[in-house]
Amino acid sequence: MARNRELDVQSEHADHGTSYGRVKREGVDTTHGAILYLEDITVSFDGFKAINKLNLDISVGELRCIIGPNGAGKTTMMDVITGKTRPASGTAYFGQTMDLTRMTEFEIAHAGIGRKFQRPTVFEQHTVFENLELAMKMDKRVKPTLFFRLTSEQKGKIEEILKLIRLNGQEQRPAGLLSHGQKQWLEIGMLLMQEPQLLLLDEPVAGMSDAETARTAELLNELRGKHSIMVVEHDMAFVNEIARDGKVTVLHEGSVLAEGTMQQVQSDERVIEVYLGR
Ligand SMILES: Nc1ncnc2c1ncn2[C@@H]1O[C@H](COP(=O)(O)OP(=O)(O)OP(=O)(O)O)[C@@H](O)[C@H]1O
Repeated sequence: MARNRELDVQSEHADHGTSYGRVKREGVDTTHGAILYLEDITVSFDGFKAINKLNLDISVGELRCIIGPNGAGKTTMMDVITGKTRPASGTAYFGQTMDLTRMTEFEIAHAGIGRKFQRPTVFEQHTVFENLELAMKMDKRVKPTLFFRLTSEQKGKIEEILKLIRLNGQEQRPAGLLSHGQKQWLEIGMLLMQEPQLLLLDEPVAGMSDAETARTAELLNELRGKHSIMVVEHDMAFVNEIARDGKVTVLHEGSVLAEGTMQQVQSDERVIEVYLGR
C-alpha cells in the first residue's frame, strides 16, 4: 500500500475537487513553504556519479531556472524528481510528506508533478482543441466514463488555456500543422490541463525562433506564482528574461555550484570558469 494516498476519487455527485475535474486531489503539504526538497541526492551509473550529494529546495509558486554545462546532471535530476531514476542515496520530498523515492512515475505524475520533455509529443492527427481535451481525459484523477462529455466549466478551462498558450483561433487546426514553437506551447497547455502543482520544463525554447522564444518567456511570466516551475535551459537571454530577481541554480558535476540571482551567478568566478573552461 502506498504510503501516501493522494488521490481521492469522488463520486460523480460529490463536490468538484478542481475547477473542471470530478476528482479531488488532496493537497500537497506545503505548510513549510517548500514544494520540493532534494537532500544529499546521489545517482551513480556504473560508479560514475551523475548526481553527487545534490541539495535543492523549491518554494511554492517559485519559478526556478536551472542552468549548467552539458553533462552537469540537469536531466538526471529531473529523472529523480519524476521517479524515472532512483537515487543511490539521499531524500527527495514533494511537499512535507510525499517521499518521491518511494513512489512510481505514475503516482508522482498524479500527485501533481508535470514534466515536459524537450521534444513536443502532441497528437498530430488531432486538433489543438482535441489535444487539450485528451489531456483532460488522460488525467486519471478525472473519473473515466464511457460517454465523456465536456461540461461548460471544462470547455471554459480549455478556452482559458488556449488563450494562455496563444492558440485561440487555432483550436480546429490539426496539431501536426503547428510550428515547432506552437507545438511546444500546446504541450505546456496539455500539462496545465492537469493542473500540476510543480511543472518541470526541460529546455522549453530549444529550436524556437526568436519571436517564439520571446512569447514563451511571456507565457512563463504569466504562469509565475500560479504554479511552482522548474525550468532547465541553456539559452541565457531567455533565462535572464524569466528569472527576473528570482534564484537561478547552477549545476556542475552533479552538485550545486552556485545559486543566486542571474546577476550574482553570472559574476561568480566559479561559474565563469565552468562555462569558459578556464
Ligand atoms: N543512463 C545513463 N548511463 C550512464 N551515464 C549516464 C546516463 N544518463 C546520464 N549519464 C551521464 O550522467 C551525466 C549527467 O547527464 P545529464 O543528461 O543529466 O546532464 P545534463 O546536465 O542534462 O546535460 P545536457 O545539458 O547535455 O542535457 C553525463 O555525464 C551523462 O553522460
